[in-house]
Amino acid sequence: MKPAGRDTDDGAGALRRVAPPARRFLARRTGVLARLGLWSLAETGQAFLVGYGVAQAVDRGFLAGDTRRGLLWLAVALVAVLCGAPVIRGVFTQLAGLTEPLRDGLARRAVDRSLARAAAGGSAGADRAAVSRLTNQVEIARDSFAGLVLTLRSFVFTAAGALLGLLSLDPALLVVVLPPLTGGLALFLATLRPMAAAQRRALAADEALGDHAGRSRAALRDLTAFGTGPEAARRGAELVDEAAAAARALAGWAAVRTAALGVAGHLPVLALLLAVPWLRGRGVTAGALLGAFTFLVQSLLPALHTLMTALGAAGSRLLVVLDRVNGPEPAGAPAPGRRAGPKTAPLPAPGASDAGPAAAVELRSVTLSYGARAEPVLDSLDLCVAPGEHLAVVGPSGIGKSTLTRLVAGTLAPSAGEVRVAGLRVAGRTPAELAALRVLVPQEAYVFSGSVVDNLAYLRPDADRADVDAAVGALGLRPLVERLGGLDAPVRPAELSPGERQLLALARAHLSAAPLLLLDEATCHLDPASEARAEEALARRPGTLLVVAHRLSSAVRADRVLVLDGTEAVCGTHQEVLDRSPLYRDLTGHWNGGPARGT
Ligand SMILES: Nc1ncnc2c1ncn2[C@@H]1O[C@H](COP(=O)(O)OP(=O)(O)OP(=O)(O)O)[C@@H](O)[C@H]1O
Repeated sequence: MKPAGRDTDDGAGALRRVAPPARRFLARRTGVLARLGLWSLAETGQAFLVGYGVAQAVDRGFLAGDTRRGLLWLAVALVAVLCGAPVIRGVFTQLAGLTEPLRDGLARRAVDRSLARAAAGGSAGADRAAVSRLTNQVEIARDSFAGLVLTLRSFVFTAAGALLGLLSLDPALLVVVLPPLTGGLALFLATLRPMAAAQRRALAADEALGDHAGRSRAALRDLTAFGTGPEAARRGAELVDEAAAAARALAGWAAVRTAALGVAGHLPVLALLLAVPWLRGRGVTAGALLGAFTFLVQSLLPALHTLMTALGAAGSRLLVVLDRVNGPEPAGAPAPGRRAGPKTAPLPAPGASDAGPAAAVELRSVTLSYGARAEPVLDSLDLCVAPGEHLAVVGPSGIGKSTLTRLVAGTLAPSAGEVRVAGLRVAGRTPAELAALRVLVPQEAYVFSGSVVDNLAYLRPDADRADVDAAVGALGLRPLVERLGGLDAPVRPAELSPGERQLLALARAHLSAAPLLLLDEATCHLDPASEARAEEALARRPGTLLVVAHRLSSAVRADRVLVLDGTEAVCGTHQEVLDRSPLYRDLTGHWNGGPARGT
């Protein structure tokens, strides 16, 4: 899977986007922040007293032979530790004043966006899944934010107390402790950006996989009708691979971050141990050394460890989720207020990077085998269909006619060669992009429970009544629509004949805005007169028509005929292929129920 551009940028881009709303959010809550700061100040005092109390207990008490004073200082340190519980309680009370408004705001925005998408024409099922994913991500954002505020604040105030304590004991202690501490921290900070990018990629891969599974479930009937189940499975497997690769990349950065954590968390203690002789030489007392170790082991390093863990995991997660929930609509999403069809996307502009010659359909040396060792169904096939042309594809059963339509429709990828529609490569296009390029009508027409107009306007939801009415008239559908009770009457697919279902599907294709129609024996249940009327109406429609023909009349009506004959193919007007293709002569003879003849 190729993630969208927005999903591939690094954490700096997300940080830039998230920073302004974050600043506004915090600026509106200065009161809560001030109260949180006051409670946190108590942590500074607590951190200071724990190490300082131990140092004084040793130097002024036990080593000076004054056990009572030593115990008194130890009691001071103990009280400082015990004070931690009410302090944390006060901090949590204030924390709710930050996290709950954040959760409410994000949830509101997530639901607004999903509603806007639904109003813009997305399918209800997909939107329910999107709301569920987004609200789940909002909960992640709230928990991550709470953890981050808690640990960031704790680190800043505890570190201030511990560093103040080290300074008060002896400034030389800072000289030993600060370099490994800041070095480890810097190393850790350097991993944050790639970590955020990996997190973003993992989330995008997860969503793409979820979307694909949801879409495939919804389109199960189409997949079965077109035989594109294996294609969908292959795409699913690609997405699973991408999700696995993204998770591996994320795990790789988590390992680097853990290594940085080890350096920052353990090197200061080691440096202090190694520097003991130098410090003793400078007159640092045993009590000061013990106090320094207490500051490191009891306060500074646990706070640093928690901060790094929280920043590394919750921080990058928060950044990514905030950016996704809060940022603009991802590329490709319908703009609010614009009604988009269920599977359509804007046609890429001609002249885009992969635009080629403007043939309606172009096959360049296309080969298709259904298996690695299978004989190719199509072998190095070249074909060029001009815009507005009407092409009939004929050939014996099992020769590859449906395969050809699926290749052109982009639901099947060629083993070799290239397929272009309207000058654009079809390979790698999303279903929405393909839907904007072509409509494929299979033999088994897809009609769903809904109103007649829902069925007809399915591929062009913005069609007005006049458009729908024109399609109904062109396809000779009026008697059927009247029998059903009008355009707003409900359709019960099981109560329609196969021919009636085909007429509805053909009228739907007529109404669509796609420039190419592919009919794969889509008129096989119609009588010859209805078939002629339908094909002529579809040929008159602006755009190109490619029909897999099953009657001679259908081939004769076309501008050109493509005869598939094993790995051979002959293309020309009806008369030309009659002259050049023995197979076509046989087929027309068979269709006519007698010897072949020209028209
Ligand atoms: N998904 C698939 N996996 C393996 N083989 C397939 C698959 N789909 C089609 N084939 C084989 O490819 C060949 C061409 O099939 P295709 O359906 O394209 O022929 P066709 O000309 O449309 O036939 P018909 O006129 O009977 O519909 C056939 O031998 C068919 O069995």
